[in-house]
Amino acid sequence: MASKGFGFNSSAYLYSDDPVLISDITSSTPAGTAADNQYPPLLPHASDSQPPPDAGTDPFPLELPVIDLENLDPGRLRDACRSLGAFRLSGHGLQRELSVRVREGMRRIMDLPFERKRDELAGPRPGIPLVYFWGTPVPSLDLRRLNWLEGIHLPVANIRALDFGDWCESLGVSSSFGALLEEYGQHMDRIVRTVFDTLVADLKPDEEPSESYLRTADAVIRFNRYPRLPETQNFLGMDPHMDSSALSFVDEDDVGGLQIRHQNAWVNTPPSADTLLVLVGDLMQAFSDDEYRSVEHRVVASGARERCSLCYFAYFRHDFKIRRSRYREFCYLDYRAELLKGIKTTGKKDVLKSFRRLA
Ligand SMILES: O=C(O)CCC(=O)C(=O)O
Ligand SMILES: [Fe+2]
Repeated sequence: MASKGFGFNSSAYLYSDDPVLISDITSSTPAGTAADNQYPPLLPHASDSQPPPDAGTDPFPLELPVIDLENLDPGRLRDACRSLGAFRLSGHGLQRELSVRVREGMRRIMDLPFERKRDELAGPRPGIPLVYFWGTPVPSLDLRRLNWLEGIHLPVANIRALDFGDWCESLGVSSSFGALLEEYGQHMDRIVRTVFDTLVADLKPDEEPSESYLRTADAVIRFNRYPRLPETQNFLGMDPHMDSSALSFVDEDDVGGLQIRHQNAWVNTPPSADTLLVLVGDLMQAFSDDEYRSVEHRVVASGARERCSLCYFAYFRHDFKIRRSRYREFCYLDYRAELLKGIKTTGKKDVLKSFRRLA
């Protein structure tokens, strides 16, 4: 799908599992150095603009609990997931240099001219390991609203399967970016599993924490870029939403703008160097039978500086059946189908609600 201008690329996420082949990549145009034409033409009509909820208020900052992965305190981890559904993770062993280099690599792809990204990278295509989107990273969000961002959606499975390094070279990005991403993915996998297993052990499920709960190949890396928001525009960087993941890990720059919903108000979560922001997603809430809270969050785009974030979404194996007392049995594939249904009808979806048993 190649739409003109600022658009909604609803396929970006839904078809991320489709098998794709590297052989179709033929383009040899070098990657652009940063240039003005890299951005989507962000020219929405004023009438399209609705004030974001709570616009004009200045949310107070909330210092999130910092959980040290090196000296993991299961009680603190559990409390953070119960009360806020969010925390900062330190002591994670992910070298800052590695995450900076991964962000730089993503950035180089993002710096390609917009037309090229739209025509060659938007929508799932054979041979293309990632999907470029702009306007909103649907389907998690309300499609009727424009979001002030563009992004790259990369299923982890595609890094190896599609020889990401070779593909990068065809874009003019160093082929070593593939190896770098693999290394990043391995670190993230280690981090995810440690946090996940600790949370699951604390739930004392009937079954032992099992490898089959999580599947590395089902994880997704997403790079989001929120261009500077002109004063005349009134859009959110990303609309309020809950993640569908089990756990989401946000590796952000120092611009800030991510807010979480806490006690019926939006609160800022100021960036803190060398920590990852961890968010509990819908699947984890259901798996915990509502012990842990899938946290609503949004991103406010800055008028002063553009924000970039690198997110790692960890999923249960897609066919893993969640069986809990408050929910009827479902797996991620059921969740995704429900999400798609909601998007087609109302454009908005509280997916978990549709699996909750009536009291
Ligand atoms: O970009 C961010 O900081 C958060 C992004 C996010 O919430 C998402 O991609 O689901
Ligand atoms: Fe999110």
